[in-house]
Amino acid sequence: MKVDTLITNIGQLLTMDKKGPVKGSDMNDLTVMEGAAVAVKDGKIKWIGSAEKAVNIQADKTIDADGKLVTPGLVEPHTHLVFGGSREEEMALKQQGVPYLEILKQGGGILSTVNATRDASYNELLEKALFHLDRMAMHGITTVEAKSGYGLDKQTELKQLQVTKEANVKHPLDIVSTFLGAHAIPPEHKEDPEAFLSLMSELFDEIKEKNLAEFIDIFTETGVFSVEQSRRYLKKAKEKGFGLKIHADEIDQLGGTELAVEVGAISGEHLAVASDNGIKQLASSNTIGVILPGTVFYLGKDTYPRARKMIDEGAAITVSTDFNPGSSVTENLQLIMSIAALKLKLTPAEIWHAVTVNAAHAIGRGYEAGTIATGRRGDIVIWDAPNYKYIPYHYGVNHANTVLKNGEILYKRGEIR
Ligand SMILES: N=CN[C@@H](CCC(=O)O)C(=O)O
Ligand SMILES: [Zn+2]
Repeated sequence: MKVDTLITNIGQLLTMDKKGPVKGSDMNDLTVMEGAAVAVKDGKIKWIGSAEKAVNIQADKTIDADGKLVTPGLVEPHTHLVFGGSREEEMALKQQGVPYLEILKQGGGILSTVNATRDASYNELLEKALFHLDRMAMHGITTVEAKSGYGLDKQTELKQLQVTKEANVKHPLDIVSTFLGAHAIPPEHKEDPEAFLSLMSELFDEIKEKNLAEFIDIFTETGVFSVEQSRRYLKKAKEKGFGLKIHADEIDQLGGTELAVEVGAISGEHLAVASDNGIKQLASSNTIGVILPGTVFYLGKDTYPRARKMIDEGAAITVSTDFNPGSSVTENLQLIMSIAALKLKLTPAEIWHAVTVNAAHAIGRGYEAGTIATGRRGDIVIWDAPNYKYIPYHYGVNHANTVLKNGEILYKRGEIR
């Protein structure tokens, strides 16, 4: 057999090759291949087997993994990638204990990034997004979801979505786009959230036509959108053929988790204060819980999402950075894997399912990304780690040694191109 790239002498290989999304106790059932090799041809996985058998394969390029851990590229299922400015000034307010929703109510938080995003040029936003994508790639992410939601007017929301589309063409990472026009109520519509939601839903047809987003998301929260408003808005989106996502039960327990299940959302996201009933419903549904523990950490709170209970009751969950300029400012999903271990009490096997196959399913890429299997994308990471337990254990640093996207080396420790 002749291939483009052969990775051999792999210490541990996680293929994550399971019919997903992987639910409940199956998330703890991990297949680990020792002494393996993987071959890639034309950007796709061509062969997986033992390093001994790989000696018969002719490859243009052979990479010796030197006994290291090899996994699928990480899939990041929830980011707010495209935005203007930054919000380091808010850190002092957070230290003084001013709540996140209070900062928003006073016109700061999301709304301060809205001003910066409206002011930023298309090219400024694009350059900034490409910069953050580079950082994600360095940290082993090969597929990423990106939400709009810092425009809150037609023109700026479309600008953000166009930037996302162009970033997807310009950058090697695959980007899955979500329209989050219903992220906050802008000051000009403060008195009439219904009219604002109508305005945002007027964009659905254009977004569909121009292929600017696959999913519609809404922030269901006190002082933002109610469960009833969210239900109506999401139903409209579903009628137009979009997949649904919800920022649900992040701060106040409004029943957003139950709503995600009711409307058949692909994912309910945050779920930090989901009720017992919400967790039960999630577990018996096809909706995936996208859990964002970095947000709880970064907002200085003590109560983490009950991800342990979600898995124990049978749900499929993922974990994500929630990369954004306000509530979780990091592109490092490995750090979140450590927080998932320490604060959510997930096992290493559950965490690896969360950041690969399940994350891919949560963004509609379950049959392309998040798995090393023949025919899938050659998205592979070689880690400076002897085994899969090591990544959550050694926290706060980048363990990626080599990141391959569609079989091409995208990042190599010590050399970035
Ligand atoms: N909670 C709503 N949206 C984002 C935060 C956005 C921001 O603070 O800029 C989140 O997922 O955490
Ligand atoms: Zn978010």
